[in-house]
Amino acid sequence: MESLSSTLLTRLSPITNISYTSQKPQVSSFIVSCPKLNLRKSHLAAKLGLHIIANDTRGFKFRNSFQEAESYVGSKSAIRRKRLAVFVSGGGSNFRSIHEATLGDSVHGDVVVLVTDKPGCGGAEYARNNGIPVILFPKTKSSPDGLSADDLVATLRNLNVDLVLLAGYLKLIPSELVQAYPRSILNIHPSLLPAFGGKGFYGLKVHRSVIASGARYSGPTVHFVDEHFDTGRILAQRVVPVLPNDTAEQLAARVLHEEHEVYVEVVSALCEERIVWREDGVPLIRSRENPDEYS
Ligand SMILES: Nc1nc2c(c(=O)[nH]1)N[C@@H](CN(C=O)c1ccc(C(=O)N[C@@H](CCC(=O)O)C(=O)O)cc1)CN2
Ligand SMILES: NCC(=O)N[C@@H]1O[C@H](COP(=O)([O-])[O-])[C@@H](O)[C@H]1O
Repeated sequence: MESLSSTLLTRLSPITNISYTSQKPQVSSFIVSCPKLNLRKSHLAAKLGLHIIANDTRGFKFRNSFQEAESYVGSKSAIRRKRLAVFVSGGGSNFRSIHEATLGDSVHGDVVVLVTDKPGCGGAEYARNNGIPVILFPKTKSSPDGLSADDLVATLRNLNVDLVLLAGYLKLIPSELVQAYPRSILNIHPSLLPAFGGKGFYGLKVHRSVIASGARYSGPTVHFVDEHFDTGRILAQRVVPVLPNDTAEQLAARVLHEEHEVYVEVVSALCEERIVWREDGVPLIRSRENPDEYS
């Protein structure tokens, strides 16, 4: 505890002074500078047993366990690896790039299950070839072996899934799942939301609409998932040009290249618990290299 607090004080001084109001070796918290954010300092400080002596205008971030706090200031090794469920309906190139990142060092998590509505799709085949269990969802007349929403939630819980990643999954995620995994389900969409999103906007249909609109820029959006198609909070975007003679396939390939990079970056941040929720509900990503920077 002592080494942690001295590390933190060294890091923070002279921005903010903190002191512990009681000796609680199992609970620790700390303050970091957080430019332009307006988080509820007093509420969180009280909850965590922290007393803020001198308030800084720049806000703060906290962790609610000693282990997590240590990992924040030091290495990510103290953060538990996250257990990921990936949902796909198609070729699964985003799934593949995320899976490969988990096998390397760039994502602090493991894909423990693949969920699909199309058991013959490329993503499901890749999962089977890599020893990842495949679950069919939803249950329909044509897929009677599929799980119901309640059974899906129970199965993901039994597998201790922490995070759900939609990667080209084309069915609506039911409210049972959205509510069971608050702030823990991500989707990647191939346009700059809120433009060209919603029901009917998927795959090449999105790119055709972008080209027909005359938009000069497009790019993928990673967003949290709520009960509706493509309306959840935006977490990250990348921009690519729409060229004068683009076909939908050419634009799709340019956007997909960015998807593979941005989705891995975002999943990496989520697994390392580097998402901060601004007071107005907008999620931000804290930079690993410079914890004072957010995007
Ligand atoms: N609750 C949510 N579920 C899903 C979301 C979401 O944001 N919230 N995102 C989608 C993915 N998506 C775009 O990102 C998307 C996928 C599919 C459709 C669509 O119109 N689908 C057709 C069926 C297509 C098919 O089965 O071949 C339809 O529902 O009629 C729109 C947006 C994943 N789920
Ligand atoms: N609205 C959802 C949607 O259109 N998703 C898109 O489907 C493709 C899946 O490719 P992948 O199977 O190769 O990852 C991706 O471009 C993804 O953004």
